[in-house]
Amino acid sequence: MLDEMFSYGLDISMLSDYIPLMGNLPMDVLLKEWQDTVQAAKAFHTNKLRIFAGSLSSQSLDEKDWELCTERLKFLCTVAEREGVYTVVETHPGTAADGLDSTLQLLRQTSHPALKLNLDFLHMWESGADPLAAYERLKPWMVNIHLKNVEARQWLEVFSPDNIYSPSGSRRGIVALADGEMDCQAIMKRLILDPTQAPVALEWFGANPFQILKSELGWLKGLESGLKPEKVEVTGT
Ligand SMILES: O=C(O)c1ccc(O)c(O)c1
Repeated sequence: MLDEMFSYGLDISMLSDYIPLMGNLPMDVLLKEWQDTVQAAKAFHTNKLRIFAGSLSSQSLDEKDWELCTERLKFLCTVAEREGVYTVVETHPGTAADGLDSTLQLLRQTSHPALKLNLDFLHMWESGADPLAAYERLKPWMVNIHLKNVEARQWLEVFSPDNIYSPSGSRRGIVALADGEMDCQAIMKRLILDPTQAPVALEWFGANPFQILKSELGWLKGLESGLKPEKVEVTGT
């Protein structure tokens, strides 16, 4: 299957995992799970393995929790790095990386060269941070970007994992990039003009994904041609 996919010029830029970083799992069990996932990333020919930084908001962590979280993260980074794989933390509510300051604290306190960041602009905006200011500060760690939008702040809960993965979960509030409350146009304009190599992934949890992918690509190409008529080509990663 992978060979067929690669033959179409498609590749997998990042693998997502949900390792219970701050759970009660004994370290040897955590290590085995992580080693298996690192091998899965290699099997999919990607050097990026995305995780969440625990399941507690940064506000609820005391000094000891931060120490535990960053020490464990450092350990995972070291194990994955030996196999040439980056450990990529995603900005997400209800985790240690739930805002700009907390994400910077996590990155700096962990202080591992193989620790990288998946910047989810909507969740950063959700935290109250200015997405473009956050982008400038977090750029040195950023290896992947998630882009999605919401009709209005009141619907942000639609993206909570409990809802989004429930077969009967609501989809109220999920809209195309250009139609939401966060200014995706300003974000995309900055990304198009910036020489970042980080892939931008459209994170679509709603209906009709193929149709949406096509219309979103059309919107992105329109933005690009307005900014850099002859230079850039948008690809669908
Ligand atoms: O990767 C995920 O599982 C996931 C789920 C919900 C989100 O809002 C999100 O940003 C990522």
